[in-house]
Amino acid sequence: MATNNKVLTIAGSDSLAGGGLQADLATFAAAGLAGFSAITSIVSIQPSNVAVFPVPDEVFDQQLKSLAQVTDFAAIKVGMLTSVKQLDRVVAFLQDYTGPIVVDPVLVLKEGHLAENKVLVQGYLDRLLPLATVTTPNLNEGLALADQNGALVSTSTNLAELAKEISQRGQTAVFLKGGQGFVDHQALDVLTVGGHISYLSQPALGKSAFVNGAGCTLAAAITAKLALGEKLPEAVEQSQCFVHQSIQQGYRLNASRTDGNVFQIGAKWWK
Ligand SMILES: Nc1ncnc2c1ncn2[C@@H]1O[C@H](COP(=O)(O)OP(=O)(O)O)[C@@H](O)[C@H]1O
Ligand SMILES: Cc1ncc(COP(=O)(O)O)c(C=O)c1O
Repeated sequence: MATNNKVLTIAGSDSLAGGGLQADLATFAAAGLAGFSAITSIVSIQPSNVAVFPVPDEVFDQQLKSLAQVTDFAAIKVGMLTSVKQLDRVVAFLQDYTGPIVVDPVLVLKEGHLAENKVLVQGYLDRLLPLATVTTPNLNEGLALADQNGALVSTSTNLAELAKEISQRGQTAVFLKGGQGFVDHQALDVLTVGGHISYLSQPALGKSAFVNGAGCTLAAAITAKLALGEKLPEAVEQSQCFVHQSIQQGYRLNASRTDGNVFQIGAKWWK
């Protein structure tokens, strides 16, 4: 293969395979790219509990050291980070990297809240987001990054204002997912780059759509598109279409439950 096909995700493992590095690697494969990974944590999700087990610092370091042998990743995605220590190791790892970086600030899962960590949020804003090409918070993560926890975001104007605020605080482009928050009307997301706003929407697929992994898949698809040379506005637009199809192709976790995972391999890769 002549072109560079190597992409990296730094992420947690989701044993239920909805999100995390399982979603990232499936998306990279759907895009025809070679996915590499560093695992930050192992996550187990049960109806009453989301448990996050960070990998030991030394294990995380050793993975980054081995990945440093690959000097030409075409793009890098950062997903779940569990501590300021991990965040600073990632910042050091990315310091000399000049390719596209997508940061998905995994702070609030749809399956349940993670422990609130204001120091980690500040680390994202001060040190990691300024390195990113784009960051992709969901609505609750966006509120945490803007220090507006609990605020009501119910209109497209509110959504755009929030995206601008995060963009200023983190000094980066922001793709803010209205997602399920707007589900009765439409699935509405917004991109802000340098103060310019564009809205992107898809028909809402309803509250019982199979959306586990939708956010990770979206960020991984943007990473893949940027790796393939697409510009950011086109990358996010095509990735939103890809996620929409992945939700449509999703599957139930078991017959007695209504929720389920997105399925990337069933979706058409948007060229
Ligand atoms: N019910 C839905 N119908 C259609 N699109 C959705 C639905 N829920 C989420 N999406 C889309 O999936 C992507 C991921 O959004 P979201 O689920 O909010 O992120 P996260 O997984 O990070 O919480 C966004 O593009 C969002 O608009
Ligand atoms: C390790 C990990 N990262 C990220 C996510 C976020 O997944 P989603 O794409 O549904 O927001 C999850 C959800 O379970 C997870 O376990």
